[in-house]
Amino acid sequence: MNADRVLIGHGTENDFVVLPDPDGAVWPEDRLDAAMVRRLCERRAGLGGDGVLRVVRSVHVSDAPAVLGEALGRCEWFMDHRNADGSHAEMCGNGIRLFLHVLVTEGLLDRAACTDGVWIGTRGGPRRVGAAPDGGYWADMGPARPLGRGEALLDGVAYAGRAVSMGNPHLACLTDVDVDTLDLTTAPSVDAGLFPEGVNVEFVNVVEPAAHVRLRVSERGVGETRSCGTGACAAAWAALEAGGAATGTVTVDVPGGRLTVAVDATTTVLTGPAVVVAAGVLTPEWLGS
Ligand SMILES: N[C@@H](CCC[C@H](N)C(=O)O)C(=O)O
Repeated sequence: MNADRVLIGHGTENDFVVLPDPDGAVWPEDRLDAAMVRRLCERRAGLGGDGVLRVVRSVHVSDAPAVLGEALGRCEWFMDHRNADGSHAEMCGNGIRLFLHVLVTEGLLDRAACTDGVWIGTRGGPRRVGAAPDGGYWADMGPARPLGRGEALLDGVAYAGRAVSMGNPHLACLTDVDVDTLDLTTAPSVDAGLFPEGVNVEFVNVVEPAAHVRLRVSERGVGETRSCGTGACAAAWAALEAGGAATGTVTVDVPGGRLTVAVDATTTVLTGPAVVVAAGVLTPEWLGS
């Protein structure tokens, strides 16, 4: 494999620079530092992306034993995710589907062997991800963990929200204001005391109670993105709660497409597409500049 091979891919237009690094030899942590992540994600002078996914075996990730604990042994692969600003995130719902798709397209896993799911390590813990019959992927994201109530302030308007952890923090704000009218070029303000590590904020319109929502999202470490898988899970959970239901299946429309979120008494399953757009190599010219 060419050492500096890269892929571009997306899940419902949440796009990523993907770095195949199975043996941890190409992108050691001092090479893939925050500045390199920002350069790769830069949309004009770099490749462009909402984040970076390094596809690496867990044994080559220094913090994998700490974040996976006894699950380390069943997670051969680790989704080393970075936001476009270089920060680490615990979890990424669109990214983890793309991660499995890349393992398949790179010949590292057989899709037919993935229908029952494969354990993937993440900084939010182990997650089971599998190939769906429609060509997409499902990810068992674990249960939504309510963190209380919060508020997002955008353009002088306060939006009440449900704070929810999907491994990473979210504030899902159900609103009657048409989300298409919102200006998300600036991140909404939130209560830093409630979210000491920052937060992803979803603005959510209910299309059909407890069954169908649409959302826009301002992501921690990125800004507005075309989709957020964990945000879709948080929004679905909040919409079910608002509809008086603890379980159900919610269709979530995002600017970049459609996701499905099934919530039961124990967990949350996210289903949607993943696409590899292109593959190539970083040039010595760019790497050396
Ligand atoms: N887009 C992702 C979430 C990526 C991480 C997020 N920005 C954070 O910092 O928590 C998704 O699909 O879940």
